[in-house]
Amino acid sequence: MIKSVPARARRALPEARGAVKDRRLMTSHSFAAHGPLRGTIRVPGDKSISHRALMFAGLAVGQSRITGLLEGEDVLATAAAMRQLGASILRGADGKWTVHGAGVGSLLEPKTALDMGNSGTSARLLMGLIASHAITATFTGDASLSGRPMKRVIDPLMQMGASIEASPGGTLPLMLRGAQPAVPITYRLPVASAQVKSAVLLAGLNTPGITRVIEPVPTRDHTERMLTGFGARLEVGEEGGERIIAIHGEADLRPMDVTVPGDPSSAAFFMVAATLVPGSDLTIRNVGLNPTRAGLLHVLRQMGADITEVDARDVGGEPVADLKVRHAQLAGIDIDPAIAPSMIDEFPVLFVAAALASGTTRTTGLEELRVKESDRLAVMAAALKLAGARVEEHEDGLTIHGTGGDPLAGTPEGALVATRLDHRIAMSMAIAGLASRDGVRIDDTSPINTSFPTFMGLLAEAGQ
Ligand SMILES: O=C(O)C1=C[C@@H](OP(=O)(O)O)[C@@H](O)[C@H](O)C1
Ligand SMILES: C=C(OP(=O)(O)O)C(=O)O
Repeated sequence: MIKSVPARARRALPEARGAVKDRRLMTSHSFAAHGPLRGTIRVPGDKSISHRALMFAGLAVGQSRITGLLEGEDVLATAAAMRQLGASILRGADGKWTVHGAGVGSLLEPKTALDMGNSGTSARLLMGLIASHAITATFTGDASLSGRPMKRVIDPLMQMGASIEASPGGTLPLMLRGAQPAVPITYRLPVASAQVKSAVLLAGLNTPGITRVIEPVPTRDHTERMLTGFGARLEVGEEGGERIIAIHGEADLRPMDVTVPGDPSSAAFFMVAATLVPGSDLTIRNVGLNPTRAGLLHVLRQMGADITEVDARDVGGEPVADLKVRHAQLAGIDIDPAIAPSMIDEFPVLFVAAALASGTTRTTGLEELRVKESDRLAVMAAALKLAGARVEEHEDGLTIHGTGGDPLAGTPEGALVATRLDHRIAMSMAIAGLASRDGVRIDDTSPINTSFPTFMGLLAEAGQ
């Protein structure tokens, strides 16, 4: 895997390896049943769109403004990296962000390692961006990210000409030297991954000719939508049931103002909480409902949830609505694996919903969950069992026998749910706590800040 890596950059690597530390305060917290969730809340901006807004604005020459940016740790890691690459990024006192981009082809070589923290999206998309620039960058991350597979982006980026030296197993820390000019490729995605798709398309931005990605299974399409808005030439077609996305290289991006819709992956926790807790009637404002992200809404409705869309509208080129969620008794179902990419981050909280449903819920085709911030099949199976749920773990999914609406019972006194540096595990098990007899104690709430810093406040607000 090693191609000629400059000596200066090679020297940086062992040092970077030593820097993989987790400095968070670990704060345990107990979540217990409280009253119904009522009133109106607003979830923060979409994480996927926020990352892309900073990256694309950071490549556009001129001033872009971003409203509603998610100020979670993952997105802040992207902001810091884009600054290291030459973009000017400022947050105004009004909470709006102003970006002056460096220009496609003009990224600067970062002077220190790019610390991606816990964020797979930052790491994989930025690797793509840098792969077609004549600069070298070292990527580091926390213990969770340093265990996640990067070969899925290393392979296509090396085909395009980048040199990449990764840690054993194809993980971070890694060092990437971009190629300028890079070579355009046609790449069929071996896994359904918007991050891999986006990494190749972003590398294609500064590559002469046309770079194509073939997507057998559609994944979130924010990159395609937003790059078009920023002025890139991008064509999306279909052949034999596969999506083909073609990007014309050596693009000039023009600045634009972006309004980020609310994150459906964050709304998911409140959709499930209000469904599970009797007496709830909660409105979640401004939820992004891009069809490539709305799988959980369909699945919950199939299970019997009472969720209505109010005031459907368009925000920044994305469909958005307010969701009115009332308590309902759910029934277990077999979930079609074809819907998985459109709710890939929502499975942990769906498992909680299934644990309270009547009957059995079966999920399959979810191998990708094993390589997220944690192994979400194993970690959720263990966590739910600890909370008193009946769960069987399989290679590619979980089978969950629900309580029929009775609170989860059985958490041994003092038992701590291990969240494994995974924000979605922490928040899902917080929701399980609301539907439990004795409460659920999780070992660490700090990972929640990666994607949903206002989670605890909103939970308290909705429960009053
Ligand atoms: O492109 C993105 O913004 C994301 C894609 C998904 O990852 P994969 O591409 O690995 O499925 C998702 O899990 C992640 O939270 C965000
Ligand atoms: C998988 C996730 O994010 P990332 O891959 O960006 O770390 C997530 O937010 O659930």
